[in-house]
Amino acid sequence: MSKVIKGGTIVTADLTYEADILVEGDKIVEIGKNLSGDEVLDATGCYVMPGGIDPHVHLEMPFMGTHSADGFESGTRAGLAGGTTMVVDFCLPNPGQSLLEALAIWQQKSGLACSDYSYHMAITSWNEQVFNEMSEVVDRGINTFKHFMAYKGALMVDDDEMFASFQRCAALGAMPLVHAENGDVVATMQQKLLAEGNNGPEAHAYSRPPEVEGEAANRAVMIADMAGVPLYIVHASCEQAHEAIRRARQKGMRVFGEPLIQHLTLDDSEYRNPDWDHAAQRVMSPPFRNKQHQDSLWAGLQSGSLQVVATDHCAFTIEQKRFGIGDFTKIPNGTGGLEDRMPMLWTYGVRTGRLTMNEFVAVTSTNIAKILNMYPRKGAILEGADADLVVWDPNRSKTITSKSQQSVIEYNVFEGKEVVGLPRFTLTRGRVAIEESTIKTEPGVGEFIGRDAYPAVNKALSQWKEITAPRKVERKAENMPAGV
Ligand SMILES: NC(=O)NCCC(=O)O
Ligand SMILES: [Zn+2]
Repeated sequence: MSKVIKGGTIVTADLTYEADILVEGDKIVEIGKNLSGDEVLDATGCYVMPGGIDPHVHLEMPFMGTHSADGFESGTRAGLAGGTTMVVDFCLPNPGQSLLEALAIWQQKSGLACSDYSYHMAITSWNEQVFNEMSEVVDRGINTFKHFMAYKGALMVDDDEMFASFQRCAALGAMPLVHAENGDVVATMQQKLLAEGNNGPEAHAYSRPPEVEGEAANRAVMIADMAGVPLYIVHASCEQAHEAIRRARQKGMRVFGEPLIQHLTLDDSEYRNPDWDHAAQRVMSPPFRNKQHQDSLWAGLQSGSLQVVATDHCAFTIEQKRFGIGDFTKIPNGTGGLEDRMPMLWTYGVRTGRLTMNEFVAVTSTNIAKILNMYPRKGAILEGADADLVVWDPNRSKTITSKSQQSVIEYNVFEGKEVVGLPRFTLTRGRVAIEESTIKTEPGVGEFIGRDAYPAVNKALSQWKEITAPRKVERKAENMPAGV
């Protein structure tokens, strides 16, 4: 049974044009005028865009003595409701655990996914087994490895471990990701603040100022450069991290930066809210920043020095957040955002003139599909691509509220925000998953998307590193100091 999406304006990262799209099974098979199919989806007055890809989510993540509350079913349903047709989660081995054992656990967890998904693999410790298993992980379609420079005593890896892992990534044609915050400084700041009686959620932000992030971002850039590997910095939240990325790129380094929709639209005043729950619900790392930092992130998206907008969706219930009453370091870090990423970015980006529609598509879908080496299967409107599509109605509006959200938690960090621009239809590999406010998703239809190693950027970088590698100068005896 075929479907035709009719009467809309196609918007890709490069082009805006009028055409219909014919979908057969799970693929786009034709793009053109006056197409017909068994079923017609009316896109009149809408923009038809590649489905969103969120490259940074934590579904059912074991973290800080608990698990994030949304699993693959509610998490991917939330994504689809907001126009996101694929998520990339983090497979997270316990320090010392086999990567392959952790992968088997994640494969189980993702069984009820409503949309396609992929994984990054986290490197939470370093030993010979991890070194060896990284190659098998790459063979199984995971070409990205995440490193936490924060969370000392839990997930954090040290510089020597990171350098070893980055070198291994270079050899395997994979790319390292980093959570860039100086974990040693954060841990000391946390203890100091607690000792001074600063135990509320606002102290979370004081313990992780922008300098702590900027230093770590610069350090990661240097280590990636030494290892000869591209680098992706997740949740870049401030000018200091952006500056590190911008400067590296100006020097020709292959460094990518990802701000979150939360950091673009919510600021640090949230932590000074007199309501403890309100402030604690917004505790995430890095924390929200002030307006100057937000302006820097928007400028990065506009100028191309930042490439991707993600969510780091890692949702905890009110009860879980209250683990930290009396000690902010015990508040589970993370917020939701999957359902709201695209409507919020459209409202605060496209509708304000900060982003063009084509830039919106680039930063929500196409850029990350290219960076993660799954373009044009994902992130494109082309014949042969997966029919992951969103029919975007620029006039549909709603007020965000937890009462009608797909996430299982009881609050929403964007509560009360009015968004204009929402999906009319969301298609995941040809299936209509969302029709206006009606959810038609089916748990379990999502598939794992494997991603090959050696994307073009890795090939180019390893070629350059080979040409510029240190080479011994063979000197004749007559050119050596006498008597040596
Ligand atoms: N970001 C956050 O606070 N929680 C999720 C884990 C991480 O990415 O740091
Ligand atoms: Zn992180």
